[in-house]
Amino acid sequence: MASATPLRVLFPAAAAPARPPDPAVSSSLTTHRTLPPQRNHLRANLFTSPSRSPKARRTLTAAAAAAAVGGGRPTVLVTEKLGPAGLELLREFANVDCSYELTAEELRAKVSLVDALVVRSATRVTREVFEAARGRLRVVGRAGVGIDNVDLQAATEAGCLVVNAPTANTVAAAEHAVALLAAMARNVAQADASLKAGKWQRSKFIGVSLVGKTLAVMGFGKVGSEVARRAKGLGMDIIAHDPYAPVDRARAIGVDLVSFDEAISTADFISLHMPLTPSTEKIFDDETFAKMKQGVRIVNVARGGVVDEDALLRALDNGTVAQAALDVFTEEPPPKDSKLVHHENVTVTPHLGASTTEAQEGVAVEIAEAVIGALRGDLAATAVNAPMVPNEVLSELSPYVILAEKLGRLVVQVVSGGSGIKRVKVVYSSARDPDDLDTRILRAMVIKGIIEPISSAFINIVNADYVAKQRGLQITEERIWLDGSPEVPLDSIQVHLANVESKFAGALSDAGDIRVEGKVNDGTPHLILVGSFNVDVSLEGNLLLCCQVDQPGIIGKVGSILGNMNVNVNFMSVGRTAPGKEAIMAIGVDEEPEKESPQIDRRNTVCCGVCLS
Ligand SMILES: NC(=O)c1ccc[n+]([C@@H]2O[C@H](COP(=O)([O-])OP(=O)(O)OC[C@H]3O[C@@H](n4cnc5c(N)ncnc54)[C@H](O)[C@@H]3O)[C@@H](O)[C@H]2O)c1
Ligand SMILES: O=C(O)[C@H](O)COP(=O)(O)O
Repeated sequence: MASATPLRVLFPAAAAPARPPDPAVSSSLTTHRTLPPQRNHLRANLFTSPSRSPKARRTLTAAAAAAAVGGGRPTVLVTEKLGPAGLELLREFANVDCSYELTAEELRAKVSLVDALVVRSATRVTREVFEAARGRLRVVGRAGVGIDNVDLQAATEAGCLVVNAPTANTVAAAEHAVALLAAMARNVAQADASLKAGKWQRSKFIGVSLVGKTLAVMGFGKVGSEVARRAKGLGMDIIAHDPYAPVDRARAIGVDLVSFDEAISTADFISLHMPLTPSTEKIFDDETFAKMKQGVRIVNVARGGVVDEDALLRALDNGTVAQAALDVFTEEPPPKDSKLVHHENVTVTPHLGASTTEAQEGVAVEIAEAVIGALRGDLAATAVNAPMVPNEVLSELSPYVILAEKLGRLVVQVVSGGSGIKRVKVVYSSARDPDDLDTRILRAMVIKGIIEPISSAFINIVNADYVAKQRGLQITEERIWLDGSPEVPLDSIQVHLANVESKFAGALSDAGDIRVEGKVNDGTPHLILVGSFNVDVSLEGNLLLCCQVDQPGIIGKVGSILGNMNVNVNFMSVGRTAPGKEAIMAIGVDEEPEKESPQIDRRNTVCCGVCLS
């Protein structure tokens, strides 16, 4: 098994490395600026926040930015009330700016000064906010479940991690749904208001019973399933609709999963628990209300936007919907003169689903821990726009993560010609069952390794796939199943570039692709194949690749040329097709040779050298 060191991925400990200018993929790469052979550096950069503005990047590396705002500590902006325990945790780690009820303009002005932003449902974290952050904002923490107020696409493009607190308010939301269900059925709110207005209207507020009635739970996730459990205890029959919920989980608590139409047409009560997404927006419209049982009662503690509120009003007015209980609204707060809010058959609460002391404490701690973890560089388990990879998987993959980036960096440096890189194939050789090998991070790191040296983009695990797509890079992955120990996650990683020319003839495989392969030996990344040549050389530090015709004296010749340049060779590996035929040398060097130096013999004995980091 690989080392159990947790993989730190987000917050660079040091300033980001100087970027080369933005050459075309095909530009000459005879020698390449090397980066220090620092593993931590690579780890830190796995999740380094990108910036669209090179200037912002130069001036706002994490360490520099944190230092600029106070003693090297990051700064967290909290824009909505957060439980004290969570704030306390944040304050132990960061400077915390609690600024509530900011206008959009005020938020944009503040966001470029902070490393993390913590919000609830009222703060709209739009594309403009990410743009205004100019690359500094690394994490948005949503203290709650719904992330419909955060522009996830813009966050991803900006390489900003979004984390939420998905579990701590589940029970509170479920309890609120049940409270609204019962209150609606028994007219509690209306009767309360009437009595307080000096009236005694017992016959007006005759309710309906819950026992024996059918409740359709729309969205059988965390809250939906807890509502189902509780409603069962009230003697209701529960059906649920959720296209993605496992049937077994529903069955285990005695709930049948049914189609959308069956759910809405058979239920006496309907409780909404799906997220607001483009596909659920206004899913309850005139057409769906028309399919419901006459006199149905509806509870919504999910999101106002899943209901077409005008259509609901019409359905209430024409009696299709007898009553509704709403905690959430399309616009929050809803307009003061909202007909829906003032409808006599509607019970409303101002988005209180998560508002219990217990839930708010839990959510605050959950989000504080997620944000701190992300700022420290841990991949958050509650990441919304990045692969959620459990810590043990990350630990185990950590040396391969470094290998993947190194191979990406290496392969791009042997490209030449004007066509640019279009197709990348990553091949994983492993004895593991494919389902037990999560390669998303590895793919992201290959992309990072390929794109960063040839562009001004900063790639991290959040935006790797997005940036690759933007640049027209087609990434495919393949597995080679090996008969070995599944204890070791991977035997090797190959990176192939198709349809490109190489300035290093030795890097071309028989199929004409540029191909490199590496593996992890004793925790360090090693290059084991270049083109068709087997080599074995560490990928830590600088690497010089030379193509030659196998003949006596070459190794000594190269060694002495490097010696004359004061470049120390730390090891060397020669791969050849056959004695006296083509060969390559992979040479680990302590210093970076002068730019043109690897072109050491023009009579084609050593035809080309490529210096890599
Ligand atoms: N009112 C509040 O204060 C409050 C509190 C907590 C959660 N919420 C909201 O409740 C909703 C559910 O939260 P959760 O924690 O249970 O989330 P969840 O992700 O655990 O569950 C959502 C479920 O909806 C399902 N779903 C997705 N699309 C669907 C569709 N078209 N039809 C039916 N089901 C669909 C998903 O498969 C998932 O099982 C979210 O919108 C969340 O924002 C509101
Ligand atoms: O999605 C959620 O978690 C709830 O809607 C709670 O939102 P809030 O944090 O604004 O109360």
